[in-house]
Amino acid sequence: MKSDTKDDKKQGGRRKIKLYKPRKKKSVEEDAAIQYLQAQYEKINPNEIDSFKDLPLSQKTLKGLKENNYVTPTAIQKQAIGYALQGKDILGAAKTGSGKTLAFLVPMLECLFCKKWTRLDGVGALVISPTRELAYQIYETLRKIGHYHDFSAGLIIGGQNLKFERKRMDQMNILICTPGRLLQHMDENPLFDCSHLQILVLDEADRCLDMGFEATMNAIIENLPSERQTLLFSATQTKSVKDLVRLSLKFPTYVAPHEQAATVTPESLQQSYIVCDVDEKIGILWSFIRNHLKQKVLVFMATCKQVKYIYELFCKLRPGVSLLALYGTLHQEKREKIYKEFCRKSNVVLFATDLASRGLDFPRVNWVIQMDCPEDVDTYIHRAGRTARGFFGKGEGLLMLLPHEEKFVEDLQNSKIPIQKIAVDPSKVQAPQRKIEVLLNDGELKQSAKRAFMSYVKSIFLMKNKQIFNVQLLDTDAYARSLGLIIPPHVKFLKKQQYAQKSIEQDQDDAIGKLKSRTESGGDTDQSVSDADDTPVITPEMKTPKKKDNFVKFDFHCNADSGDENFVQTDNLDEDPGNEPVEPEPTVLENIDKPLTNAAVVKKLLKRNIKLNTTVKFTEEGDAVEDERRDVKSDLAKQVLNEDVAVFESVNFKQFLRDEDKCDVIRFREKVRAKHKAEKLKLKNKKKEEQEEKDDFGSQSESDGPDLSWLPDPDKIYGKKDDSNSDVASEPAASDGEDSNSDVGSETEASDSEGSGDESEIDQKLHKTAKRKLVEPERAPQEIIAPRKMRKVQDISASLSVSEAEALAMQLLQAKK
Ligand SMILES: Nc1ncnc2c1ncn2[C@@H]1O[C@H](COP(=O)(O)OP(=O)(O)OP(=O)(O)O)[C@@H](O)[C@H]1O
Repeated sequence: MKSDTKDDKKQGGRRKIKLYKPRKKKSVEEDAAIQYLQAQYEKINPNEIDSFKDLPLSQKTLKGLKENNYVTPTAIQKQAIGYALQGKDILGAAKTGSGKTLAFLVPMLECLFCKKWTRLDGVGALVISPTRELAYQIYETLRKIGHYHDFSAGLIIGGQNLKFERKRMDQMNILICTPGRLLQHMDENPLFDCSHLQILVLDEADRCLDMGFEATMNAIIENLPSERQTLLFSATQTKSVKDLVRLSLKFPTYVAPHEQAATVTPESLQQSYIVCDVDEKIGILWSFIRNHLKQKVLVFMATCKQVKYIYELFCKLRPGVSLLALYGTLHQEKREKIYKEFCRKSNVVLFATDLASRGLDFPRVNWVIQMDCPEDVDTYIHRAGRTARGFFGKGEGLLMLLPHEEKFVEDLQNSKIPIQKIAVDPSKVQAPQRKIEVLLNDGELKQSAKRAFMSYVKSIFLMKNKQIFNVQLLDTDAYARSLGLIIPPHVKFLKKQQYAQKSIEQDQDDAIGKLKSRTESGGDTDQSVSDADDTPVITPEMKTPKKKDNFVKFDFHCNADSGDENFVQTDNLDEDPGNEPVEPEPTVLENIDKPLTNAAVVKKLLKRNIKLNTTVKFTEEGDAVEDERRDVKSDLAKQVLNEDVAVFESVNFKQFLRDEDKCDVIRFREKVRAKHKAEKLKLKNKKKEEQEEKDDFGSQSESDGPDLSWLPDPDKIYGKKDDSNSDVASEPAASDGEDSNSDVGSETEASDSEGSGDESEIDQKLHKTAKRKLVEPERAPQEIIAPRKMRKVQDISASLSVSEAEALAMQLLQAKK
């Protein structure tokens, strides 16, 4: 058998060489052997078969079987292989772990062998499995027993490299696939061709054909040639005529060696169940694991999120044994790794969803625990069948049921499943409740717990069998607490359901009450109905649509986690005495079928005189202060706020909002302006005070200083500056980075104020006025004095005493003469 997966490539060149080995020409002996084998097919008698050798199988297949220690065929193998070799369509049903995989793989190999199938002939056999893990397992078994054949085989499952698969599709003789990925290749891959398909196998056929895969399978079947052999296998086989018609089976042979058996589950499987409250489950599971540390345990739960949470939680609690978790939302590589790890290890606990319930052949599993009641009997059989497999396999199954789920046991017993009730020794149960609560201080774990809670409640809510799965009987608060959640998460849909239920009950009570009162008032009921046209007995509030109205009311109040409101509302309803019908408000009745629009909400608020977005300020004396800016309103808003409700009918809301936006801008500007005025005033006062202080100090210092009036006037040299600019120019920090437009702004602001020089300066500081351009200095005439020379003179004169300076000036004048 040539296989083609990434794993094989990694394993080196040996297989690679074999893959491209030129096909041997079929020898004459081989032809003769095929003819001989085919002649034997008609003579097969299942009762006379003790070993595989007794079946007319090719040497290559027999060698492959022997090498893997398959000597004696199981009951399903004895029967199914014979009929399949004869070319019949088969509906195979046998207990879990009874060897159905070989029952279809052996005839499949023989079929292609007898037809001298080569690589050039393309896809000759197709095996479809509902899960990737099962497909992988079938592929591995095929590789083992088909080792001596020259066929190529491919594993086509989701989560793998599509490109890699795509290129090799035309070289494959046998494909093991999951429905989704197969259809993807059929749709997208031009190299995929199954027009010569000889044999189609559906493992776990009932699952492949059920609702979940219906559309995909229909599309696949449409693409397959109708001339083919079809084999369907499952422990819980479909007998639905519709399914058989879909697959266009031709007079299928029903092979069910265990049909007359006393039980539908393996004899070596010991099954028991316990009844406990929902909040006891985790404690029981924990204690079970702690008491079975040297065993291989598989625990099934209803949802991925539960599996994830319990795995995370138990890992943190450290039970003293390896823990694993397998569920659908895991990455494919992780799924593969976990699957292999669980197969390999012997003391380990695997938490899993129903992903692992069908077909998977985990070796030596000691215990299968079903922590949540399975959806139906078939699911129970497949889950429990993960233990006690093969000829000598032994195992035990434990089912945990809630008190109201105990009815499920009747279904099991009616389906020939021997299960007995056992009780848990309370002294051995140690619920790590306190530890769990402490661990949930970790925000992530808490979120995980919440998700687990929600997913479980939802799963119960969505179950079809309402006799067993009744979400109303589920103590959600206790369940939340057992997960470590002190405050139970708010389950919206549950509250809605309760609300609706109450409402229906109340309506019925209303109707009965009214009917009674009318009957008691002496009139014939029919008469009163016909007489009182305007007050009919069946009033609008009694009609079922009221339920709808309740939902609307509920939705309206339960926005954005306003959980308390919901509870309050629902609780109030609960408190309504059932015997006293509560008259609904007329406004509620009016809106029975109307959606609650924004306009309607506003109308209601206006009617009740509730003003939105209003704040009232009070003075220290307690008088309300009117904010004048609030007067700036668009005409439309004024009309609306004057409670002219009628306006709402004709309001163009877009226009309304645009007008309001404009008014908002005006209001904002005024606010800013007022703030600036206040700050200016403050600065002005401060400046005045400083000036007064300076004046006193300045007069003193001036008299002490040297008289430098003889020096040249700098204004004459640098040019005269505008008064208003002079101060600002000396403050470069305030002017950095602004453009000339800001000047205009500041000037406008200055003109708004009282117009004094001080004020303009304050204004400039306040607005950090833009850099002012220095007035271009009037160029000093060269003949008078050069600026550099002038600076030198100033420097020298500053360092001299008055008499020295006079002397120097005289010298200079004389030199000039
Ligand atoms: N003839 C045989 N001799 C010995 N062991 C066998 C034989 N046939 C099958 N087995 C072993 O029995 C185990 C169960 O086989 P298999 O997985 O095919 O069961 P199954 O009927 O498909 O189970 P399920 O219904 O759960 O899918 C496997 O470990 C397989 O190797």
